[in-house]
Amino acid sequence: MAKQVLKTHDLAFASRPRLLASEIVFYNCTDIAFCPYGDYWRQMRKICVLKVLSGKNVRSFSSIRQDETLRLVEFFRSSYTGESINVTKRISLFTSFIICRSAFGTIFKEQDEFIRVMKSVTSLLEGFNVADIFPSLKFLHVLSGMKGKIMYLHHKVDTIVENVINEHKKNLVIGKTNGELGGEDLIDVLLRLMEDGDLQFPITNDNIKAIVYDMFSAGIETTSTIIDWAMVEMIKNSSILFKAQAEVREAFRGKETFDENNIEELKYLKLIVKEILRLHPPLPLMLPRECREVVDIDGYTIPSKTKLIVNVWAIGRDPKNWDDAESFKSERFEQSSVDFAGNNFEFLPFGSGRRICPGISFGLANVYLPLANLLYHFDWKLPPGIKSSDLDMTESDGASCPRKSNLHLIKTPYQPSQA
Ligand code: HEM
Repeated sequence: MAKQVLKTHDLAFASRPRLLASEIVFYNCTDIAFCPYGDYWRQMRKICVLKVLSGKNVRSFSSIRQDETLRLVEFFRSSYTGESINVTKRISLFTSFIICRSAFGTIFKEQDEFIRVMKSVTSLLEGFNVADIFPSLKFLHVLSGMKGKIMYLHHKVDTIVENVINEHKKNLVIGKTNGELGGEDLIDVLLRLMEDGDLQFPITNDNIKAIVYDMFSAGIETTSTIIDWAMVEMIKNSSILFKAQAEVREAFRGKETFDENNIEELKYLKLIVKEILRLHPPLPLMLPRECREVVDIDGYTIPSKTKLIVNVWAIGRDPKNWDDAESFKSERFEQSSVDFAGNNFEFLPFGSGRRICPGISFGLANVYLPLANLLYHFDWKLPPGIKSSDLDMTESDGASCPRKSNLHLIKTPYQPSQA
């Protein structure tokens, strides 16, 4: 079914439903993720793929990634050995800082407030609001207070980002780029395109804000959820933790810093991340799609405008597709060509087809580097009295299905010279 929707009838299902939250927050859906299919979406998606999240940009953000990873390691190193540390919380900060610095060039003073509000906004974008599902009940948006709540949140983030954009514009007038490491940040890139003026749909401040919100809502929690689940699954399965650690420590033996090119060598770590994406896909229901025309699927007539949700989580745990489907077995991918590029319909953590996630490389780069560092620099164990079998694996509700409980661990710094 997923294959029919996302491949055979990709074009017919290439739109997104208009949700109240996406209309308000994304300036009438002028972002990429919630924009209905059409020429405007094509233009903005192309900009996103070629100019914003291109391989070149992902590489140019490498120094931000390295710097934030260093701060992450320093944080754990400076905490008292023997103390139980909230790993989940620090990982969440890590991904927020990366996205903030890549988008805005710096960590700005309202950042915490901005991220907090963006998290509330993200939770409203799942498409399960009753009034979004049954358009004839739209009045419920007002009665339930939902509309007022979204407008309030939107106003907050709008003011913050409008100021950031205006600041960037001022700097560009005096010839200063805003990327803290001398290069452009994402807002600089979009402002440059705005100035170029040869686009079919000229870019406005609101369009830039909509795209920036996409990066935040799509890029922060998804990434931190993967890192967090990976740490949890490794702590639960110590043989996997030790094997991953041995691989990283061998690959980086005697090296001062972790060059991102060396991350490519970490085959086992990549298998672990794949298995996390199968068991804990950060967008378990992808993003909702909307059908643009009448389509027949498996003998059912799907009317135009039908909203469609692909349950990636269930597909990834279906025993018809996977041997011992509920168990964490990273080796299952070792001899397998199944990948997450959207061509294997039993494994769709990034979606598929025209609307497939454009942030795969950026997202995964932000996963591999911190994980490799955490594995290299520390040995990890659960606080006294807690067994790995005690770990609660319940997922919380919410768009990215993070684990309900935070992960608390005790670290011991690794001393390579003693190895
Ligand atoms: C690393 C974890 C990530 C996962 C698991 C993930 C997953 C997804 C999924 C499932 C979709 C929907 C695809 C579809 O409908 O077929 C999506 C769309 C999208 N993602 Fe990601 N994503 C991740 C990271 C990122 C990052 C880091 C960014 C950018 C900073 C990003 C930007 C987007 C955008 C803009 C869309 C909308 C694409 C469109 O509608 O054309 N994602 N993502």
